[in-house]
Amino acid sequence: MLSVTELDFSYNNREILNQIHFELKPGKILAILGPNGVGKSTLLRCINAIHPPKTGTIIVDGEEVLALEKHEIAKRVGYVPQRSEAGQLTAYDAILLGRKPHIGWNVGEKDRRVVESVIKKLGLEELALRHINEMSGGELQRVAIARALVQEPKLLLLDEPTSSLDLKKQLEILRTVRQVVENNKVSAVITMHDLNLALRFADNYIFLKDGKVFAHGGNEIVVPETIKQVYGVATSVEKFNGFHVVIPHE
Ligand SMILES: Nc1ncnc2c1ncn2[C@@H]1O[C@H](COP(=O)(O)OP(=O)(O)OP(=O)(O)O)[C@@H](O)[C@H]1O
Repeated sequence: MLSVTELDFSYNNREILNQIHFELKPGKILAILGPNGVGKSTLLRCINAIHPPKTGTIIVDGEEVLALEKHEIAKRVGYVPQRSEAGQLTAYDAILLGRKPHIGWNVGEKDRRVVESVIKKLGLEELALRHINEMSGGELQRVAIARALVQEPKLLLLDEPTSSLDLKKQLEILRTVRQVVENNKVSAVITMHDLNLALRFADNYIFLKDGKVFAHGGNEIVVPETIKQVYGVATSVEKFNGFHVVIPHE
């Protein structure tokens, strides 16, 4: 579904990403982990060609993303940035805009059905007719995720999707993403700081360090040695109630 090979990216000659290489199967969630400023958000922006990489290939569902027109990318890739812009729109209209790559401006029955089903799934009914420029950070974050889901993409890119959410909504949003990923056999790449949320919801992990993939794999790579080398923090990783949890020693 997603394959990234030999991806290099620099901002004005400052190298950020160096030979990034990974694959992700349909129905799976990949968590991109690593310290502040390492290049996690930049990697997401490279994958959907907002920042075309200097070298490398990105294949989504058999197509080379860098060769596609913008609206063709939007049909395949749903991207939720860390901060989204809030205009004078209702949440309903903002979410409906996610259908634009499929329909132009002729909104049809199916589009409204998809929007209403996602609003229901994310529990946004009460927010639907409120203006997004009057919303809290967490409300806005949920609307932005809804907008990406109605795009019905093959690949979801979520940049710290739970950073403004309370504990309950963090779990709800990630559970919904999990459901969508499994039921629709799409893939999701999610940048995260919370290792415990990552361990609960992701299937695969990439730790970035100094612009490179330091470790890539399943649960077996989320271990104290890796965490120490990537974040400089001593931890234990224990199993509790069926989930692995990371406990810092400091
Ligand atoms: N538009 C830009 N122009 C120049 N440098 C940038 C730009 N955007 C980000 N950077 C720099 O590139 C590096 C990687 O940034 P990025 O936002 O990808 O990191 P991150 O791992 O997502 O960080 P965080 O965890 O803090 O969100 C940082 O040093 C950042 O200051």
